[in-house]
Amino acid sequence: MTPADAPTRTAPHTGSVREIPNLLSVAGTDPTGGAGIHADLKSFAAHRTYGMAAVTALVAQNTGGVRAIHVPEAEFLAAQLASVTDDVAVDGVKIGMLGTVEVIETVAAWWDGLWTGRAERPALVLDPVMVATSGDRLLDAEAESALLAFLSRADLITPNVPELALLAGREPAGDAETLIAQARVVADAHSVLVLAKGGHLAAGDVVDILVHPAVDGVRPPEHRAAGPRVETTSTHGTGCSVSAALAALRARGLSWEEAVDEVKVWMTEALRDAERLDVGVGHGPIQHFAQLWR
Ligand SMILES: Nc1ncnc2c1ncn2[C@@H]1O[C@H](COP(=O)(O)OP(=O)(O)O)[C@@H](O)[C@H]1O
Ligand SMILES: Cc1ncc(COP(=O)(O)OP(=O)(O)O)c(N)n1
Repeated sequence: MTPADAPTRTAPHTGSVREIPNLLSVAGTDPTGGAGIHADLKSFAAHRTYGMAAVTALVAQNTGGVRAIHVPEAEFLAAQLASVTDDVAVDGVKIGMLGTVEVIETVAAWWDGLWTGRAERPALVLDPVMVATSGDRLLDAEAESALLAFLSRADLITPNVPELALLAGREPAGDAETLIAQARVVADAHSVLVLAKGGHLAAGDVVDILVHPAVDGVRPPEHRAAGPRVETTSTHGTGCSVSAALAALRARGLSWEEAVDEVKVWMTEALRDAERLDVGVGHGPIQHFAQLWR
């Protein structure tokens, strides 16, 4: 590792680090426990933080796919969000499935009312959930531009290959260099850090790449976290779990680079250990507690 790549430990946005940080997931549900808020809560716990969740959408899904989606009224989502932040000091936020324009506007109004423009605010990690592993849509087509307009609120976004292509307005990348080029376009357009996840690239090691936006024409070097490809069909909820883990580690005081490295190692173990679970007949969940339950 060169000095420029060396991770630095920096303070989170909230100033001091709480002994056990409070993490909030704003996302949809998965009654089989593999994705959405269920994955996020396990991921928060696996990374030694206290997990909370506000539900954007109730999703009837399992390891085989999505059967139905029910989006509660916007006022009810707003009430959930206010219930948390009226009472609890939040140290980190992960946003996942937003689903509709109305949900995006509700979450934006909550976030802007509390934190936009304030120096001391929790770090926000946004997983731009659009399509499930099963191929089912989780974001209305007409909500794509609203999602783009939301991105600049986040500190870090975590698109996979097809999501990044959509955000960049390009064809899906086939190699790491194209992935980086697209991540730069999105990072600059929305002034946001981009973790471009490489799970959908061709066989070989899997690399996730952290790309910074350029400031005054200067861009810090990208940071790569590579790991072996695990041969498994148990990949349901990997993206949800990664974004939640990054929010948790950031709230614990790690730099983004440190967090990305730690999450990569953790995810590889969670995918390897998934074979010990016996959940469903489709794309099964990962084993969030692989390192804890040896
Ligand atoms: N087969 C695999 N082996 C090892 N790591 C993987 C594998 N598939 C995905 N990952 C990791 O899981 C995370 C999610 O990656 P990806 O599949 O690209 O996104 P998504 O789950 O959102 O589709 C990333 O950290 C990626 O490196
Ligand atoms: C409620 C909910 N949120 C997100 C997803 C996406 O999960 P999945 O399809 O497994 O994709 P990744 O998490 O791996 O990106 C979902 N299915 N449900």
